[in-house]
Amino acid sequence: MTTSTRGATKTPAVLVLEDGRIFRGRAYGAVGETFGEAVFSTGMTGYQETLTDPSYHRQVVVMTAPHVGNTGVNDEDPESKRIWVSGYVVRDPARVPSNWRSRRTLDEELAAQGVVGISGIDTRALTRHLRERGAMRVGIFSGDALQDDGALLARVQEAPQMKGADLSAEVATTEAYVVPALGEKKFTVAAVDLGIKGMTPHRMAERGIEVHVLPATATVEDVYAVNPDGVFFSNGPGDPATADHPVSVMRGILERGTPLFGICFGNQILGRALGFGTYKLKYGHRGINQPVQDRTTGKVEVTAHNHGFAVDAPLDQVSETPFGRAEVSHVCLNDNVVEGLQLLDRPAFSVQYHPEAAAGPHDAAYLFDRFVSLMEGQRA
Ligand SMILES: NC(=O)CC[C@H](N)C(=O)O
Repeated sequence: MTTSTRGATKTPAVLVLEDGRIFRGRAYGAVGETFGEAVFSTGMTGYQETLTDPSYHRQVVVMTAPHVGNTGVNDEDPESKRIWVSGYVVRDPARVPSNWRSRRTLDEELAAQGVVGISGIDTRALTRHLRERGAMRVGIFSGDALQDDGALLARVQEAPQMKGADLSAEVATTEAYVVPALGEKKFTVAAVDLGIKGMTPHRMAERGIEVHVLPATATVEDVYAVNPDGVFFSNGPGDPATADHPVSVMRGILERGTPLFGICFGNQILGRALGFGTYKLKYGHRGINQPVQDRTTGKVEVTAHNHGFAVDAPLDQVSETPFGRAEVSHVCLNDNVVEGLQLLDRPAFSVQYHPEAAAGPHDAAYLFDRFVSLMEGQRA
């Protein structure tokens, strides 16, 4: 028996970081072994959305909130068809989950989906370690996978790095599909799926947009085959420096001047399409309480983030790009990281964070309205 409806098992587990730091706890979810990049999320709620966000593919997520699983698992909140995190780290799993929508416990769900986790470790110490040393590779081992620490460390050090990882094709749809507009259809959008979250097409559908979700391999011709009023590039896992195909597709769209909106990976791709570089942040931004300023209005919004890379663009000047003038439209108030880009001569913009707000505060929902305005402007 590897799971328990009463929270953690008694099965010993160990978490091994690539720099040799080790935490001992108990198995949570599946028993076995897993590898990934250790990152921390500061979200106090929304663990189902976090677990099922395809952008977390190949990452082991450490929850800074000490109690996880309190509301169990429901069938409404997942952002995709499966859990994508490669491992899960919690301090104190709920012993008695309780919510009217709950169908299962979180440890049952993790075990059913084969996701190896660990509980009962000092997640505050682990988070501080990652904040000081930076995100790094990690392994979690339990059951038959337990060996001596040196052997486990060697295996962690052989695991693939996140820098240089090209992962969109591993998570994106292989077949195009349509999310119909809710109510009267006003616009058609081609959405390039690099790891899209379910709430994103939903937020567009709510605004009368019929969304044609296209595989990551879509070409400029595939995009225009749906006769779009606008084009969207989604969030997604991996290193944006590897995303050469979407960057070239986006350039084709910018050349035609079709309204364009990007979220997260989509923002990094717009950055690259304009000629800016991208770089890996020391430990990234993950959680639902990140302050961002919209420099076009001066307003500050509290926002949902999940990114480990960022765009390297000058904050206080307008840049000349192959597609006209561009500027940094949004900035993170914690660390001045670029959180949004906008073109001044073409109808295109993007943000590094998550206006679809799943989970998270809805402060940034206006960005979907901005996209609608661009499409209206193009028609006028
Ligand atoms: N949520 C995302 O789209 C993440 C983008 C990219 N993989 C990063 O880590 O920065």
